[in-house]
Amino acid sequence: MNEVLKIGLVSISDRASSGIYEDKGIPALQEWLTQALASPFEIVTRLIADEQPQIEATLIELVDREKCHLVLTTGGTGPAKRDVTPDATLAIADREMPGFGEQMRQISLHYVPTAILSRQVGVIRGSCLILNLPGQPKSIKETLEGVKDQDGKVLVHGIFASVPYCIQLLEGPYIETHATIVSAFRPKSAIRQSIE
Ligand SMILES: Nc1ncnc2c1ncn2[C@@H]1O[C@H](COP(=O)(O)OP(=O)(O)OP(=O)(O)O)[C@@H](O)[C@H]1O
Ligand SMILES: Nc1nc2c(c(=O)[nH]1)N[C@H]1C(S)=C(S)[C@@H](COP(=O)(O)O)O[C@H]1N2
Repeated sequence: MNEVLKIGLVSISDRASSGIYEDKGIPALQEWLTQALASPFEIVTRLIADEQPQIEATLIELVDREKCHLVLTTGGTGPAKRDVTPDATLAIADREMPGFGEQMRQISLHYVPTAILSRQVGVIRGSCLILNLPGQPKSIKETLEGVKDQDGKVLVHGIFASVPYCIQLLEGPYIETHATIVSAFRPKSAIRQSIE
């Protein structure tokens, strides 16, 4: 039987974690995943401050103890002094996946000229894929889903199109998505027929 996909969601924000404003990162991630994923999944969430040791410890815990297949972070990717999410992610990584950061900046340039200010990275630790998303809650849908025209035709692929195959290559569960939100791309030889 296919193992259930486990996803860690980490919102990294000084103000949301101290209650100055309500965290919109985790709800936005949860809402998008609920719309996009056709396969069952479970979620573990954490809301923490922009402190590198705390971010590193949280990522290690979600991967090594909670056994997440995928971890999505939001916030702390910019150039400000307290933006340290990419630094923490790289510090606990086994391997970097540079395509994810490159593609997210490409996508985001269609929405904001300051997209190049995000230092977001994608990495692998063990068998888990970890991806940094920017802190602006609307950037979650933008980067995961990509750019579409008025008829829903994809103009620039969202990064989530590549996530199911990446997790398959890491020997995690087989993930299916709703094509109206995002189509999961795989080579023909890697596609499995869904069992009803
Ligand atoms: N978790 C969040 N919930 C709601 N809005 C957020 C959140 N994180 C960021 N934002 C919004 O996106 C903007 C850019 O995010 P960024 O990660 O740079 O935050 P910041 O300015 O470092 O502040 P903080 O860490 O206190 O959220 C913030 O100024 C805020 O308006
Ligand atoms: N899709 C998208 N990407 C985006 C943005 C956005 O609003 N939408 N904001 C940019 C801005 S203004 C900054 S400073 C960087 C870093 O944001 P962070 O520190 O919130 O992670 O992400 C950039 N990437």
